[in-house]
Amino acid sequence: MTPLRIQNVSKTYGDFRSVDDVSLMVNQGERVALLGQNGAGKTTLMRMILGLTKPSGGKLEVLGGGAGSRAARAQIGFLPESVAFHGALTGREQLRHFARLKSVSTKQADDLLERVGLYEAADRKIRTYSKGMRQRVGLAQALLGTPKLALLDEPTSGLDPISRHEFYDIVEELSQAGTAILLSSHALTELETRTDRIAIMNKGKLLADSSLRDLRDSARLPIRVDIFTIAHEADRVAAEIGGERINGRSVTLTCQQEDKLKLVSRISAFGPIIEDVEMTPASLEDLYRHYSLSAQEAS
Ligand SMILES: Nc1ncnc2c1ncn2[C@@H]1O[C@H](COP(=O)(O)OP(=O)(O)OP(=O)(O)O)[C@@H](O)[C@H]1O
Repeated sequence: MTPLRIQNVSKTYGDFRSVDDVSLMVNQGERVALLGQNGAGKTTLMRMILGLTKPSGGKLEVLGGGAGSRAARAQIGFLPESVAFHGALTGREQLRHFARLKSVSTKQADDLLERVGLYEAADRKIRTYSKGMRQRVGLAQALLGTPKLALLDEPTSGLDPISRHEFYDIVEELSQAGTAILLSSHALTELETRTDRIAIMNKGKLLADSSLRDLRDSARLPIRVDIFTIAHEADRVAAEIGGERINGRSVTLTCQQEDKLKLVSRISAFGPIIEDVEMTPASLEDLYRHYSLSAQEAS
């Protein structure tokens, strides 16, 4: 069973298409990042998956049933963009309360608090928590009952770099346990190595849906190559290979993926005058800009 199958789903408000003919699947254990500018339709899509709002068209299959069905709700973990808790409760009380609602043991609630790094603060009132700590309670809440599908809307906003790293470790564990994960984020750099597939939305439409490698292949954005030479040799290298001499010791140029290996062997042929070579492929941020701008030009 595919945990999430979205087929030609649309959502309209009057004449406005918030989500426009989107098809997307998330398989068991897959981590899919959903990207898009403000207003692209990401939250609307998540709300439809949760059964909180009905699609105007298309078909949504969530954990083998309809969106919002009892079976689907019992097996979905959801972390909303902004998490609101009862400030007068402690982290432990709040999570145990959610656990009871989901018929999950209090032991799992306590274990999850520890897993998200709130062991020490568990018995303090949530109103004394920082934004990042609240976000961690939200994450723990989303993981109660070991969901088969996790929807995480901007899960790392408010988290510091170390906490973000820890967050993605948890996401990886979840996916290894078979949970399908759909997460939306504006923090592109952190997604590059931490997700299996990237889905890009723009003005309600899905512009791209593939691995970072495939996105790079089809965008054909150039690779940046920086060549570092011993003193006074950059001119000679630039004259033969091309590119721009940055100073006496370095040359910068770009190449396409298919020319990369040929270029490496031409650079190696210079022998010991080359000190180092750095190759930087298009970042997710470059790709995101490329796909969004292409869509704007086409419309
Ligand atoms: N109930 C509603 N009535 C009318 N328009 C709505 C409604 N809900 C969402 N929209 C519109 O649909 C579009 C998509 O909104 P949505 O919240 O899904 O975007 P998003 O991609 O999640 O944005 P962000 O990154 O800012 O959270 C926006 O233009 C929004 O104004």
